[in-house]
Amino acid sequence: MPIRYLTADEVRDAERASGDLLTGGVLMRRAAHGVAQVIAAELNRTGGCYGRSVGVVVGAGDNGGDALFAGAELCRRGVRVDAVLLAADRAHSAGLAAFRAAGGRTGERLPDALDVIVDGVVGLGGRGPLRTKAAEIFAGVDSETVVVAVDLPSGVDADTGEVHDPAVRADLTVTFGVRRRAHLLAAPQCGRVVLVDIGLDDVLPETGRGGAPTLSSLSDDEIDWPTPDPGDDKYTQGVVGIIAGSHRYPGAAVLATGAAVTATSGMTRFVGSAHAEVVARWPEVVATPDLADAGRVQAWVLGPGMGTDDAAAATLRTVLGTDLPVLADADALTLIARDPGLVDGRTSPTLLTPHAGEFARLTGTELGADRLAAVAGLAARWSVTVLLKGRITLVADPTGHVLGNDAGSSWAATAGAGDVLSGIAGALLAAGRSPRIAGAAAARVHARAAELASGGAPIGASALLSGLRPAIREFTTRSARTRVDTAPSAR
Ligand SMILES: NC(=O)C1=CN([C@@H]2O[C@H](COP(=O)(O)OP(=O)(O)OC[C@H]3O[C@@H](n4cnc5c(N)ncnc54)[C@H](O)[C@@H]3O)[C@@H](O)[C@H]2O)[C@@H](O)CC1
Ligand SMILES: Nc1ncnc2c1ncn2[C@@H]1O[C@H](COP(=O)(O)OP(=O)(O)O)[C@@H](O)[C@H]1O
Ligand SMILES: [K+]
Repeated sequence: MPIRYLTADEVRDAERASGDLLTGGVLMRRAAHGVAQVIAAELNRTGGCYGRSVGVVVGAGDNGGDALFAGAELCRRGVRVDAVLLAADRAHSAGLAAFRAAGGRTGERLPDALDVIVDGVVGLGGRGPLRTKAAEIFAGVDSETVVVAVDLPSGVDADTGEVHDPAVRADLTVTFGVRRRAHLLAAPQCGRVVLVDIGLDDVLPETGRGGAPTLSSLSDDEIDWPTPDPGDDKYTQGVVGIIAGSHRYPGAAVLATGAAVTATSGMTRFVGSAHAEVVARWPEVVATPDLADAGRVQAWVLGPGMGTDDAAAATLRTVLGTDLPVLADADALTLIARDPGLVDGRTSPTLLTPHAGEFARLTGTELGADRLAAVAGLAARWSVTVLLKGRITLVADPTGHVLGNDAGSSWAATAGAGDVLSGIAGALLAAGRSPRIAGAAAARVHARAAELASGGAPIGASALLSGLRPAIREFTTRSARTRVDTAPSAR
């Protein structure tokens, strides 16, 4: 099952539907217990709980209540817990009473050397940036202190993931029942997200009501990479055709084609003026300068480094005029921005892969903070699938279902990395994957390839490409293992 990310309203609906669990404070006790356990585990990992020092920053709402109850539990484990109440007259009264009864101290400032600081400023009810007093406390925390956010890092919008300035940057975020959208959309700000079961599973709502976008991510097990069957040959696995590069930009052709060659065990064709360069680097590719001579393919990738002249526009029109799956990137997107009628309403599978700048060109407006709404809006308007690139890649289909992927690192932010992505996704389209799945799976292995190739050092797109095979192998061996594990016993 894909992992779901809900809006604040959807989470609140689920909490309300739990009835007595909410009104009786059971949900909050369970949430707080989860927070305390995570912090205790963190302290135990580094020497134990007894005598350690935890600071709690407490806002006016239930998020502060969670933090106070968690603080009380940590006191009972022998931790020294100090709290700053940002709005002393509105602090959660039962939480504060429990905290004080357990020996927790309150004051205007926190001790200097803290093992952990807990962000209980705001959660689902937060609006805008961290206010001054809280901002000063978090700015003064030294780099050794582990920052644990209750539910969400304060200053991060729960629904859009917008990171206001200032906002808490957490090492660990403990959330309850179901993940919130910001946990994916602002993943780098959340650190490791720990989901605590508070008994909401039976009351979680259907998402996407009234056509609103949904957000989910594929688990590693769901990356079902195409692998050849005993009866397969080079044609049956789907032939991918790449139209990329130019005399000026042969590199884009080499990178996109190389990615396709690496991502599929079938066949890759190439069309473009850089055909000689492509074959010199990838002799297995069948390359030609003319689209008319290309031969049959099951999906086209076009755009990287292709140029935007009349010949490129004519090629784009011809390819989009077929009933084959098409991935349009880079220069093809510039041409589409000039004439959206080229793709608007195209019925065959169509995947557009803009970065933020190309996205602005396509829509005529800057992307803004709500990337999810923007990408889902464009996909619905043109009835195509749109993959918005960046650290968090979002792939929206026309019905409003969005798959997201956090790259986990940003080493892929390098010239030519997008050309590699287009070749990978094109290979998956040719293998029959839907544009949404092709885009999301390609983004996942692309990010993993960048991590493997980098190992903590800068990389270029060629190095990223060389990380692609080991990255894919991680997913194919995982699914092969699953098949073996679940095979019925031979006896
Ligand atoms: N509803 C429930 O049953 C449960 C809620 N839980 C917790 O309750 C939280 C939601 O609680 P609330 O609805 O009380 O809302 P919050 O505690 O998230 O925030 C609301 C308060 O913060 C103030 N506020 C808003 N933006 C601010 C900012 N930028 N700086 C400072 N103060 C700001 C508001 O004026 C309001 O007083 C969840 O995030 C979660 O931590 C958990 O206990 C699980 C159960
Ligand atoms: N900050 C980032 N962190 C992780 N990945 C990123 C980041 N920025 C870009 N990427 C990824 O790197 C690739 C860059 O593509 P693109 O912007 O088209 O570059 P180019 O046109 O030079 O190939 C995309 O796959 C994108 O998702
Ligand atoms: K918080």
